[in-house]
Amino acid sequence: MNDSERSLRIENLVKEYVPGKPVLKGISFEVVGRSTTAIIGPSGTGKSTLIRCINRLIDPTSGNISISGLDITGLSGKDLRVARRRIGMVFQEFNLVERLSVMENVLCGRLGYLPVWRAWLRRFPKDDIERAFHLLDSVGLIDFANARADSLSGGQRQRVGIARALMQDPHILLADEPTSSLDPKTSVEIMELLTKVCTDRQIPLLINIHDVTLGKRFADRVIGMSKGHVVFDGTPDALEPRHLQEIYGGKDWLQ
Ligand SMILES: Nc1ncnc2c1ncn2[C@@H]1O[C@H](COP(=O)(O)OP(=O)(O)OP(=O)(O)O)[C@@H](O)[C@H]1O
Repeated sequence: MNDSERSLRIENLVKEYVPGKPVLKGISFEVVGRSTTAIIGPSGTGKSTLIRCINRLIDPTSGNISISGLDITGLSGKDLRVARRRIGMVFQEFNLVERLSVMENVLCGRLGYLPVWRAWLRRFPKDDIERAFHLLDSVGLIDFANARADSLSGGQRQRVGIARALMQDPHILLADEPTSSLDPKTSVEIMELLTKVCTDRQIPLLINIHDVTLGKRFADRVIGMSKGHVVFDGTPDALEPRHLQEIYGGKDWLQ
């Protein structure tokens, strides 16, 4: 691996919410540079738990997570706050501040870089404001900079969510079901945008997705999880019905 490349490395990750009952049972994989990885698997198999361990919303029970060579597993306090800048996050329900403008929501992506008093007053440096305008342009929302977030459609909200994540200048982008709240056409547009912005910036993109067809269309790698294990890891073309049967169980639904 090239040292300057942006990457995520997960080694033997285990998460137990209840002691002795692991939800993640030793997950290992690495994503590097310009790549889009779709994570698929049935409900309850631990996909969101995996994403939440990576961005350290929850603490892993054991194993290691490194972002561009920095092991973030044991970090806390200021070190964790700084490390979190490396991890961009896009949510199913967008997680915007509804009463704030589009511009203010995008600038929120920069909060992790500001001293506490500036963050509290939301006093952003000029460079950040220029950068936010640039990002709004690149996600097609420049004309909506002053609109309130709650006046936007779902697709537009997700574009704001993507711009906000990019404001962090992340080393990786995580997306947890980013299209589940969107219609099929908007879902495709959002997947196109996500893959484009990450490819342009050479950021690995990791997407939890229930829509296997959509995942296969945009990802260059698919990781299939079942019962807390990785049971498939390969290209979309290599994902055959027998793999889907192993991941999701049963077979009648495949007809
Ligand atoms: N905070 C929690 N405390 C206890 N158990 C939890 C917690 N969060 C999730 N779980 C359990 O962990 C397992 C995996 O949940 P998770 O949400 O990671 O699955 P998922 O694959 O993302 O599902 P979905 O596709 O439906 O979002 C489930 O059995 C769930 O009930």
